Amino acid sequence: MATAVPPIISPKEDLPPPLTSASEPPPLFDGTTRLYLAYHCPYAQRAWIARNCKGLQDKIKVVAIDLADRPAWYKEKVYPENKVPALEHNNQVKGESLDLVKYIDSNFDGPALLPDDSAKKQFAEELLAFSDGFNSAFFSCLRSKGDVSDEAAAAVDKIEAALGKFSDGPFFLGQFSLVDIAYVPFIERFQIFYSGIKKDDLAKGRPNLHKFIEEVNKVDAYTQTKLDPQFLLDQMKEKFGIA
Ligand SMILES: N[C@@H](CCC(=O)N[C@@H](CS)C(=O)NCC(=O)O)C(=O)O
Repeated sequence: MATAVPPIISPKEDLPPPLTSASEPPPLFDGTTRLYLAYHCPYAQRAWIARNCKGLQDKIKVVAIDLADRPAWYKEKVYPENKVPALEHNNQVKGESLDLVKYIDSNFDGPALLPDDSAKKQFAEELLAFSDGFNSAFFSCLRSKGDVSDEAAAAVDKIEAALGKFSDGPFFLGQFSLVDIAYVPFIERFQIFYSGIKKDDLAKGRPNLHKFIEEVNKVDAYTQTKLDPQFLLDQMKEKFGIA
């Protein structure tokens, strides 16, 4: 049974419906580069944004997977971890979103996603190392059904401070980079959680974050991957049993 593409706010390309347990696999290892994703998955969104940023829409084909009705061939023939994202390239399948963002940057043409500056590169590694900590802060708020612990607030404050480190632009390394790609799917969801569940503004009293959100929403490669916030909010509430 076909599943619909969820509500993407400003789609710029024809995106395929998610494949289900009833779907045939694509012709695997035929030389086509494929990015396996789920449209709602923030980890997959990272790789999807990287692909768009590099202008690889014609070189990396999006294959959406219905995680709730996952095809058996996905685990058996594509990615034994059975998660998204995964990238089929040069007869190999690789996973882990942060690795994929770097892999896409290094192995494909298109604008570089990291600056040359060594101080910025070093800061990029520090921020990437913290990104799981930031994500956990977000998920802990959902698990506690809306309670924002001091630890979670500190994680957001840490992001606010990091955004102030370089003054040549509103992004983590000044100009847009793969660090922004790593964080933005989670910042997006954290903001939706704040406004939809806490009835508050995540960026209140955090001017750097406010500017980041404003500016990142002008980056097409990102906005093309955004789902309707109400859809994401409903999904969060359902998954974490929030009334
Ligand atoms: N560490 C992985 C996490 C990927 C991940 O957890 N993806 C979720 C969807 S958002 C998934 O595939 N879940 C399926 C499962 O765990 O069975 C990454 O960064 O790529």
